Amino acid sequence: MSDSVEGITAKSLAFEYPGRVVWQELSFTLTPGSLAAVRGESGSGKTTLLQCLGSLEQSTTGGLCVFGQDVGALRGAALREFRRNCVGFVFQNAGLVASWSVRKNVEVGGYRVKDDPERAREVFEGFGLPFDLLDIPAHRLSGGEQQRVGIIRLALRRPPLMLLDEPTAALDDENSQRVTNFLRGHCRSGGIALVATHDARVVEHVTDDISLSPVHCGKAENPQRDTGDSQSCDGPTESGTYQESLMPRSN
Ligand SMILES: Nc1ncnc2c1ncn2[C@@H]1O[C@H](COP(=O)(O)OP(=O)(O)OP(=O)(O)O)[C@@H](O)[C@H]1O
Repeated sequence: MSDSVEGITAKSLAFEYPGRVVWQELSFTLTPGSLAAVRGESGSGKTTLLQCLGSLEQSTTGGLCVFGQDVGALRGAALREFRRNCVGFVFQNAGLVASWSVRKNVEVGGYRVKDDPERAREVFEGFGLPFDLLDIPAHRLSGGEQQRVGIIRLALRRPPLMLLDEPTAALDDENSQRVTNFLRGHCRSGGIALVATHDARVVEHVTDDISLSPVHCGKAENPQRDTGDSQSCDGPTESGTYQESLMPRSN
């Protein structure tokens, strides 16, 4: 199986809202193990790029291949399966529903705490939060605690592709370190993580850098990994078609 089937290939991607080009000519390749920073000034389209990678938005033109799947072409059951098994988000400001309990928030997406409460306890404690927070409403948590619950939700599911939008913005050094340790561990075990961030505490650990330029024209910078010879989702692979070699990993 080639790297491009196991990883991510973006070729000449562009995204525009009516009358507004967010980025264009954006190309990059990420292989399993990549921990990538997505950087650019406010409004340069970092969140939009994460949303495209996670199939919540669709690029206007170009090719985006994630784990051998043409993300823009996914529909129906295949799209639901991609979202359920392949990808997970930490949204800006944690993305919790304030009136829901912490438990209900972490169970969004199908994970059930009661299926393995010991593991859930370990994950909570690993991010410095007591397990008995589970049954209190999210709005009673501090901003940093909410941010960690958003990351715990991702850690409990462990999707192979993790997309995080400013995940350490509200965190002190100790908790920021917990998050980077978690992401590095995920990538060491073959996962991929993209983090929209300018936080130097995270950036010092990344393996790849995707820069979105201030003139709304994207340029990927990952010289160590973008070999330029990866295949697009349209082309055949060594083992046949991309459709024959779909990767969804069961973590
Ligand atoms: N639904 C929409 N319709 C039109 N324009 C939009 C829409 N959503 C976002 N935009 C615009 O797209 C651009 C990129 O937004 P995006 O949130 O991806 O940027 P960002 O780099 O993540 O910004 P920030 O760092 O401030 O979070 C912004 O100019 C934004 O105003």
